[in-house]
Amino acid sequence: MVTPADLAIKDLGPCRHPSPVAEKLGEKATVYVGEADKVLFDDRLSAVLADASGARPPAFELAGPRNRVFWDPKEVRAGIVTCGGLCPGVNNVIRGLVLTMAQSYGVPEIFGFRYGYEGLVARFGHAPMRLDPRSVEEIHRMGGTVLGTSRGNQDPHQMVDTLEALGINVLFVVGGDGTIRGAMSLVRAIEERRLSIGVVGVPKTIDNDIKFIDRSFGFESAFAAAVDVIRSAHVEASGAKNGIGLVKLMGRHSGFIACAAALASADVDVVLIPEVHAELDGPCGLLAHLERRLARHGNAVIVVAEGAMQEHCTSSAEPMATDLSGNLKLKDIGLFLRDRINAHFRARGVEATLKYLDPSYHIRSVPASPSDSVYCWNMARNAVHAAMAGNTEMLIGRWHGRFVHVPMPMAVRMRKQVDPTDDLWMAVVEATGQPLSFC
Ligand SMILES: Nc1ncnc2c1ncn2[C@@H]1O[C@H](COP(=O)(O)OP(=O)(O)O)[C@@H](O)[C@H]1O
Ligand SMILES: O=P(O)(O)OC[C@H]1O[C@](O)(COP(=O)(O)O)[C@@H](O)[C@@H]1O
Repeated sequence: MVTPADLAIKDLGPCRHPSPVAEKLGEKATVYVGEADKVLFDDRLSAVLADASGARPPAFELAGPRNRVFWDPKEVRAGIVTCGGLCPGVNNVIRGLVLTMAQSYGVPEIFGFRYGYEGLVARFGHAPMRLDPRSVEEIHRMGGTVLGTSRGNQDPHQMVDTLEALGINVLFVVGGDGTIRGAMSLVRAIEERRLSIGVVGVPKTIDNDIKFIDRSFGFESAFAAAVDVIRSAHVEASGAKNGIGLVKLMGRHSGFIACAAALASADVDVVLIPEVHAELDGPCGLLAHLERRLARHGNAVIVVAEGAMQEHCTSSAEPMATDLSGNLKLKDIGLFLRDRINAHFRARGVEATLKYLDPSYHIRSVPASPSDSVYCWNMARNAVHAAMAGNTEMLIGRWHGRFVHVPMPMAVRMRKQVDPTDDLWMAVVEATGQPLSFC
């Protein structure tokens, strides 16, 4: 349950210095900063948190530069760490953080911690990288993260030891819900030692599944790459008698990539996502639907999100393995479907040709698209403005088109998923001609 304390944006203290950004922007800054100091009250937010009894009226502070900053930029030693799975645009975010800190505020020292939270634990021996405008100049042209990343929980006290030893007072964490939870435990350890270290997040999720982020950075670049693969699946399916193209895309718990890629390609006949239950057998099941589709059109393209239909390939007796971060290791739904579909048509004496494409790592390793690049820049610069103003335990969100400050506990309170009764799923159903569900 969210308490009023959870919703409060923690301040490390009163602002102490005039902001160099506000000074530079002069007249315009007065208007812009004035707006940024407003608090966004939003009925839609109240609706999302309707069950959080006892919470004060939910509010998001708008992101942006502040008239006065908490930190004297000359005294800031900043750190950046990137954690969890890769995502297009992480390098753009690193570059944006470094450039805004160095050029807009004149922060002299910026460290990049290597390989996720491991880089904050001395025993791993990953020396931090020095970052400056020159060293990050070209990195946005590459996919991945120049800092490296990792999974695996680390002891928050050992991480704070490193921050203290290096004199870091502002840490930026770029990562998903696991990373944000890790950052929250880091904040607890910082508080226990009564240190003044701000921790600000830039949310990263290729699955687009973090709440209070309309669209996560890299998501669009990733689904654009998926569209190319779907096109290949369509060509393969069209070139064979009873051709079936089966594409597996990322999406552990949320099927946003599968839905967006299917809609963008317009070549998809069936989309399977974790949020919508699907039966294989029976007159309303997937296999019967496929048979009807082949009889009418001679080919079909199926896009399946990796977390879909897990109940079909997982036995309840078998314990699920987890990765280093505690995420469940899913069964390969793509291979399972490939084998079941082939077996089905073989048993019926129908000649069908199925081609299976699994582009998962390909789509997340591409560089950010132009639109994601703009978005990453705005995420990064707003994160720096938030950090310089003395905020901590918050991340930059995007709520109904506005960049806002989201307290970390709120961001991890629930996962964003496709709502099967909402417009996105309706659009998919209309575009593919599939039923609302296969059951
Ligand atoms: N509850 C948690 N407490 C502390 N650290 C966590 C927690 N959950 C995840 N982490 C750490 O955060 C990092 C990234 O988490 P992970 O789940 O792998 O990716 P993501 O941030 O993309 O969700 C990993 O090092 C992981 O061990
Ligand atoms: O194989 P890895 O590196 O564990 O990562 C793969 C997984 O990470 C995810 O992309 C989720 O990561 P995000 O935190 O970026 O949403 C899953 O969809 C995918 O299965």
